[in-house]
Amino acid sequence: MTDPEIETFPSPDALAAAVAGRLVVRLAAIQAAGRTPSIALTGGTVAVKIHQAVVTATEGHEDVDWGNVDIWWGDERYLPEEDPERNAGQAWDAMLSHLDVSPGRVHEMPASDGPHDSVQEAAEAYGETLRSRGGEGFDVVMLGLGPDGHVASLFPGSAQLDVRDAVAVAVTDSPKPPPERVSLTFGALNRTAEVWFVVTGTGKAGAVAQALATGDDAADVHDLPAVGVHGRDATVWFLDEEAASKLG
Ligand SMILES: O=C(O)[C@H](O)[C@@H](O)[C@H](O)[C@H](O)COP(=O)(O)O
Repeated sequence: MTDPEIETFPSPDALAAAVAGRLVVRLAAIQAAGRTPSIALTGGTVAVKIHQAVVTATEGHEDVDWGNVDIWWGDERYLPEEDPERNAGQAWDAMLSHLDVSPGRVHEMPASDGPHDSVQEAAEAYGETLRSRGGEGFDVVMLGLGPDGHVASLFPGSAQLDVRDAVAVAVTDSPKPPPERVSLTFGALNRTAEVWFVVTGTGKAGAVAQALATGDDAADVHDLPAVGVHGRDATVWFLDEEAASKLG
């Protein structure tokens, strides 16, 4: 497991621009090597800033063919398709609708008014799609961080943290509204070359410090799910100064 890389920025906007710039460079390099990149987006307010910055970064980087990128999500709120709280809708509004993506390569998690009768069925269906279309895993998984250390919709003390035999799981009691969600499991999130945590604000500083603590101070994954996710080649923490404020 590689040591975490910590990148600190003066503001959320600076963080978003840096993440967006690194993403387009990474995608272009993978495509130049003849592969179709595969990324997993996150939900949350930092993600929206990043999505907006990706549009700007793409304008300055002609080499990215967004039609040849597989786009997945790490989690989704199990709401009707048009609900403004859905991570996919927010990504389409801020980024995807401004890029030449291939709809067949944008893999949204199912909505509650979709073809499935329950969030459990929706999770199983998404897991099957990822198993069949997800190839060798992701090149980049982006993750926001909750003040409680949750990532995707994997929350402290939840049973989903110990699920090993599924790619995606249903959550019905999320402490962060809405209660019903679909989330990738640790097994799926960790099938990635790089994990990028994107975190801003003093409210997350404690969780960041706990997640990066080592030795006897290292957090248990059941208390702080973020420690359960690592990239094969890199685990990068993109932090603004507030989120980094409790690091030694
Ligand atoms: O669907 C979600 O809510 C997320 O995927 C969740 O894991 C989010 O990324 C964190 O809670 C951070 O959210 P903020 O960036 O808004 O604090």
